[in-house]
Formats: sequence, structure tokens, C-alpha cells
Amino acid sequence: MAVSREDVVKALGAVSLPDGGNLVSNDLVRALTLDSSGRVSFVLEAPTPEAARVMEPVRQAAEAAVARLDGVQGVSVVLTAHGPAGAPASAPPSLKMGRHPTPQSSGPASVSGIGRILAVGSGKGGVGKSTVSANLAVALARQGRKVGLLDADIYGPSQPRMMGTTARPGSPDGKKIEPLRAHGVTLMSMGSLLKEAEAVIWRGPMLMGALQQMLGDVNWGTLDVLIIDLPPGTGDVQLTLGQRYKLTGAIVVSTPQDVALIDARRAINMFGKLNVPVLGLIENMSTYICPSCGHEAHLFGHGGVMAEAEALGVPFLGALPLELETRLAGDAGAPVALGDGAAAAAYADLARRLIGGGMA
Ligand SMILES: Nc1ncnc2c1ncn2[C@@H]1O[C@H](COP(=O)(O)OP(=O)(O)OP(=O)(O)O)[C@@H](O)[C@H]1O
Repeated sequence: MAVSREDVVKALGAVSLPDGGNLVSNDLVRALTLDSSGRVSFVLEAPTPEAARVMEPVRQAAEAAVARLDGVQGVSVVLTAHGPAGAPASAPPSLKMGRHPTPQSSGPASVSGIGRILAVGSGKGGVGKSTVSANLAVALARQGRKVGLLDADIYGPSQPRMMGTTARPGSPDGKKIEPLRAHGVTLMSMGSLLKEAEAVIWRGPMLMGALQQMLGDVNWGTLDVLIIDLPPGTGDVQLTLGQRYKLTGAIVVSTPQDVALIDARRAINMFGKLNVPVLGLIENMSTYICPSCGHEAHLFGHGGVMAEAEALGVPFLGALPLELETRLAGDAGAPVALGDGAAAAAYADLARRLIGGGMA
């Protein structure tokens, strides 16, 4: 029989700590993953480096307790500690990810130093939400705004590739995470601190903790606007963000096909329920102009997003062409908005409208 997460947590709850309590009651277990072949891995996070030094017997007891469970084929337990002491100066802050959320006194909060937060969402995956986020960030930076870009798409982080920076963020003081810089934009990707396998089991409370860290523990500096590239759909990240943080607004990206529009409508409803103003809809992959003959084609239909925006009573922010240059620029890590072609002009126009409206 396959082992369940609950079985593992129960077994860890039976592992006592020298000072009383157990691994679960004292909240020391992080990043618990179970794979389909019965391999279990997790991190034990001691409160201090000193505590970690005397916890090796506890780590062994945890490993043995889980190994005894029916269906477990292997166990890997890593012991780590909060805080900077003993860590090398540029240690990556990965294991701090997974911190549990701290309670919030009341209502959605602003983030100190960050003037506005714009969430870029989509109902459906693959419609170009990350492409729009990266290009809009670059276009706003080109117009002199101080821009941050947070890749919160933990299931498919693409900003490091699109922005051309794969460096791992560091934490010289072990407290604040130093973001990356690319094309005039301050950049941080939640996914770059998570192993892919971990991301899929992250649920509400863990995501909430991770988001809190991304907004509170990253050294963003002073920003006019932070753009958040959301995962597709209407899941935990969107809910957490909308409930806990004051968002200036959300931009929803869709392609013109009906299937994408149905999902976009869902995303708009969700933002409405969260009281996040929907600043508008963007039609991506709108028209395709053949570079050889100039013929204009509408591969995914045309005009559907504008009609949908009208029907829903939200602004239509513009149509972006489907073009090879956009895809190649994204893959090459130099967003098309850095150039001076048609797409760059469309992004510049969008950036101008947002700045003009006080949204960015
Ligand atoms: N206007 C466009 N023209 C050509 N290619 C595009 C355009 N917009 C996006 N793409 C390409 O489509 C692919 C998917 O885009 P992107 O990753 O931005 O979508 P997404 O909605 O963020 O996807 P996911 O939900 O999977 O993260 C990428 O290869 C990107 O380069």
C-alpha cells in the first residue's frame, strides 16, 4: 500500500525532542515530499544553528520512524537551521523557503517600499502571461520607473529564462534575500528557490509563508511598481496574495479562443471576489503577420478578448501580435520590449497607459 502524507506526519509526531514536544508540535518539518515510488524526503529546520548541532540523533530517529512505515522505499532527511550563524556568507536562502506564515493582524497589507503591486494572471496556462509580465516590466523600466518582477509561478517559473538570468539569489546576511537585476528590472523567482518536485505539493499555508518571504524578506529596495507573474488559474497563490496584500490591480492575459476566454472569465471573477480591481484584459497572440508575404492571419481567432472585456465591463488594454521575434527574444533572455519593433511599441504604449493612470 502506498504511504500517505498523513502517515508520515503521524510518524514524525511520535519523534520527541530533547527539550520536550515533538517534530510536528514544534513545527520543525519543512518541504516534505513523497514520490510515487515511495521515496520520502524532508528537511528538519532547527530554530538555531546551536540546536541543530545536537539534533543529529533526532534526525536519525525521524529517518528510522519514517523508514518503518509500510510502503516507504527510502528516506532522506536533511537537518538545517534558521539564521545566519555558521552559514557561509553567500549561502543561498533556499531552506528558509517553507517558513510557515505569521499571523496577520487585519486585512490586506501594503509592502513597505513598494508603491504599487500589479498581478498578471490568466485563466489558462501558456497564453503568454509570463511573456507579458517580463515585457511590461522592461517597458516600464525603459520609461524610468523603478520596477520589480516577482515570478510567483512556482509550477513553471519562466522569468529567469525570459529575463536571461539564471543566477541563484544570495543572502549575504542570512536574513534578507538579495534579488537579481536584469534589463533594469529587479527580479526574484519563487521557483528558483524551490525544487520542482517540491512545488507540486506546496499548499495553502506553505505557499502563504513563501509569498510572505518573497514580499517581506527580499531586498526589493524602493519600487514604483512590483509586477507579480502569477501561476495560471485560480489557485492558492492567487487567493493568498489577494487576501493578504493590497494589490493595485490585476491584468488578465488571454488568447482569443473561446477555451481561453472561459478561463479568463473565471480569473476575473476570482479577482472580483477578492476585491482586487481588474485593470483590464490583454489579448495575446492576436494576429500573425507572415514575415515573408505580409499576409495577416488570426490563428486563435480575433477580437474575442475585446468583446469579452466589453461584456464584462472591464477595460481592454490592447492586442499583442503573435510573432516569432517575441518567442525568440523570450527564449534568449532579452524580452522583445527592449527593442523597437511592433511588439516593443505595443508594450511601450501599455506601460504609458498604466503610468498615465497612476497604476505603475
Ligand atoms: N505574442 C507572442 N508571440 C509569439 N510567441 C509568444 C507570444 N506570447 C508568448 N509566446 C510564447 O509562448 C510560450 C508561452 O508563453 P508564456 O510562458 O509567457 O505563457 P504563460 O501563460 O506564462 O505560460 P504558463 O502558464 O505555462 O507559465 C513561450 O514560448 C512564449 O515565448
